[in-house]
Amino acid sequence: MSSRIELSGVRQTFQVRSDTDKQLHEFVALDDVDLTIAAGEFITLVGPSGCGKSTVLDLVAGLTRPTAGRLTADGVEITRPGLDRSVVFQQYTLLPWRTAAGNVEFALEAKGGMSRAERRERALEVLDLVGLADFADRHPHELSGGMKQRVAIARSLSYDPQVLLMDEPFGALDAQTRERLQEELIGIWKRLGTTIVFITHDIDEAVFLGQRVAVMSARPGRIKALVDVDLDRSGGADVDIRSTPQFAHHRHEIWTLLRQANRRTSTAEGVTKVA
Ligand SMILES: Nc1ncnc2c1ncn2[C@@H]1O[C@H](COP(=O)(O)OP(=O)(O)OP(=O)(O)O)[C@@H](O)[C@H]1O
Repeated sequence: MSSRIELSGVRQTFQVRSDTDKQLHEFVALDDVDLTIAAGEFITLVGPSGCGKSTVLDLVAGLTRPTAGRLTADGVEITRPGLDRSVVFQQYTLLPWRTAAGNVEFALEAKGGMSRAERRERALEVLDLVGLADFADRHPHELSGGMKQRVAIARSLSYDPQVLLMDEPFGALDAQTRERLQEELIGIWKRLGTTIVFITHDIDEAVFLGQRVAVMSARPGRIKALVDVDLDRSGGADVDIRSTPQFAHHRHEIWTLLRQANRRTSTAEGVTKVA
């Protein structure tokens, strides 16, 4: 299942107290953000630290409301979190006293409408999808970081969200585990067709995963460029896509855009005094 997401004229401001004059100032985190994400698309979001990537994700998740502008999922205004949109954070936030399957079942309990046996069956199904079929009865402390993140992804997928929102989900993992999970996530996306919005600091990760990469500029955060990524994945698991000329081309393209975005960053920009 998948869903189309639209942001139009989105602005997000925060009230912050200045260290110097102790007055409240309006901090413009996002300004005039327009973005249309097609149903079933895998889009990655990169930008300088503090440019508003997580703010965009929070808004799409419905965890916060914009100061101005409009966000919709399949044409319906996003006003609150919903089971159609699921978030995976960098920290796995698993319940330590529950097994891997128990953690997934917990999400299904919150959703309601399923018997205990149905929840167990669904939990085993999604754990299998993320390669953890043999670890269903392990507790989080018995799992590696990569496995814990797989459980978190399984938990998010368990209730069939149309949109998966991922905020640097692999940021805390070692390079090898990260690459493996990136490949697995592509496999899951191809199988399920879920719309995926994925935030990362890592240019390689953005290029490897995204059909499109949205590059943000800082202060206030805006979409600076949208880059279509064209990688030949037909060679299967034995082809090292990251070493192909197309990959290097896209990597350099995004590196250049980010370089420009970083140059424009200044601490004074984006802050205006309130009353
Ligand atoms: N609740 C808040 N109150 C005040 N300022 C905030 C709040 N939330 C975010 N900000 C500010 O808005 C800006 C954007 O924050 P956000 O976390 O979205 O950036 P980011 O691009 O995800 O950063 P990073 O890449 O470092 O994780 C930052 O300057 C941050 O300090």
